[in-house]
Formats: sequence, C-alpha cells, structure tokens
Amino acid sequence: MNALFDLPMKRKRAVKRKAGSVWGYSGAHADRYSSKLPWKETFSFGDNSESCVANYFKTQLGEDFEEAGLVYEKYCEAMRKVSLVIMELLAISLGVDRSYYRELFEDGNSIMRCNSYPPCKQAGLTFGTGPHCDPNSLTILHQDQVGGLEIFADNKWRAITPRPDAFVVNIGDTFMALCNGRYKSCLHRAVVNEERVRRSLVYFVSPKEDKVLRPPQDLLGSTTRKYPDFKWSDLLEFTQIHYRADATTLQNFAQWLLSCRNDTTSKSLQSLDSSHHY
Ligand SMILES: C=C1C[C@]23C[C@H]1CC[C@H]2[C@]1(C)CCC[C@@](C)(C(=O)O)[C@H]1[C@@H]3C(=O)O
Ligand SMILES: O=C(O)CCC(=O)C(=O)O
Ligand SMILES: [Fe+2]
Repeated sequence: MNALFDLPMKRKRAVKRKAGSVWGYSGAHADRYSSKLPWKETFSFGDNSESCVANYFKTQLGEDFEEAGLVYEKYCEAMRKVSLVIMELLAISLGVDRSYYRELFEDGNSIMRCNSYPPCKQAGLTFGTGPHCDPNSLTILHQDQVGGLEIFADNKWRAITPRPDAFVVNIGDTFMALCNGRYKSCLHRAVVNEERVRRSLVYFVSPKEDKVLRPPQDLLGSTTRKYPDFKWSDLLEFTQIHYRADATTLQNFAQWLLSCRNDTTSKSLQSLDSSHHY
C-alpha cells in the first residue's frame, strides 16, 4: 500500500476515480464535494467474478504493480470467504435459514479500498472520514498500528485500538435493512493526527447490484417491515449522486426510494410510518 500512495501525484491522477464509478484513486473526494473534505486519499477496486484484481493493477498502475495485484487478489479471495462465513453466523444468530444471507452474497460485487490519511498540522479541525454508517452490507477493516478509527456506542465516541491480528467487522446499512433493523448499522469515523500517516484496508461486502433485497420471511413473521425492498444499485446511486453518507443514510434512502416510486413526494414521506408494510 505504501508503494501505491507514494507514487507521484501524476501517476495517481492517471487512475483517478471517474464520475459514477467507485473504482480508482481519489484525493480527499475533491472532485465530488466542495466542503468538509475528508483528509484522506483512497484507492478502490471491485471484487467480483467478472473482474480480475491482478489485471486491474497491471493495466491501470503498470507492470511494477503486477505482484501487488496478485497479493490484493488473494486478499479479496480470503475476504470473500470470511464474509460468507460471517453471513452464516449472522443468520444463525438471527434464527433464520443459515444459508439465506450466504446465498445472497455468494456472487456479490464487493469493493476493496485502501485508505491513506496523511498527518495534518491542525488535526482537530478535520476528519479522515467524517461520521457515517457504511451503506454496504458488512465492512471488514484492518488498520495499521497508528489508530484513528472511532465508533459511536453508548452515546459516546470510542477509539478502536488497533490490533495487527484482528479485523474490525461492522454492520452496514444494507444488512440493517436485510434483518429488518435487528442489527444496527455502525456509526463510525476516522480521526487524523499531527505526526503520522495512517493506513487502513477495507473490504465493503456488497451483493450483486440487481438483486432484490428483503429480509427472510422467517425473520419477518408477522412483524412490520421497516424498509422497502431495494437493490444495491439503488442505494449506490443514492450515495453517489443524491446524498452524502452520514448517520441517517438508510432512513433517508427509504424515503427517497418511496418518493421515486409514488406519484407525490409528500404522500410517500407520510407513508414511511411504522404501521405500513412495504
Ligand atoms: C458504495 C460505496 C460508497 C463508499 C464506498 C462504497 C462503500 C462505502 C462508502 C463510503 C466509504 C461511506 C462514507 C462516505 C464515502 C464517500 C467515503 O468517505 O469514502 C463512501 C464511499 C464513496 O462513495 O466513496
Ligand atoms: O480508516 C478507517 O478506519 C475507517 C474508514 C471508513 O470508515 C471507510 O472507508 O468507510
Ligand atoms: Fe466507513
């Protein structure tokens, strides 16, 4: 990862993320946002059956990144496997058919991201990544020993102490919807510091874009649906074009989706009432 972020800016800009895509290099998301820019650089790429990670590295970054590409490909393979095991464990813990989530994610389009947070002279004035819930389903994160990840729990921000031998696994908005809110999406942020660069490696577990997502019937029983059916492509579009991910993305997404589906916006906003089934 060091070799990647240490490249001259010209080479990083050559693989910059294009509008409407989550793949490529981004410096502070400066192409997308005009205020509260995150103090970070990111490099992202997809992990799905059609794409070959090693080939992406070689063709985009050059021959000198071929070996790194093979390592990332192996890492993605391992993440895919572990994510499917976690899906089974989540199903068991929820008392539903243990293969329901595993099958949903087996042919998923997950996203892998390298984050680099440079030191900041006035670290208290910015964030590496501001407070947000991840819109995807599960996030499997590894951070270096510098520290900076914080989660919001029991009404306060808590630092997550880095451990080289551990991953942080967070529930994201899509999984929260898939279990009808039984598991909550984790609100988190990354702070920066004045001295040291910090790096993290993040695997955003996501289903195939066009699959219809809904909780299993055995979880719902006769309980009220909290979120409408949707596709990952809908939520991706929402967070790429219409809404900057924050603590309440899922709620706002549900309202937006209904307002697109219904004729009048006001009618749909009112209909996001807990007494409704979707
Ligand atoms: C679908 C995605 C949007 C983001 C990348 C993937 C999964 C997580 C999302 C993100 C990390 C959530 C916080 C805001 C964001 C803009 C970021 O800070 O990087 C998000 C991603 C993105 O659009 O780049
Ligand atoms: O770098 C971190 O620890 C957090 C990154 C993050 O939240 C993200 O990329 O979504
Ligand atoms: Fe995140």
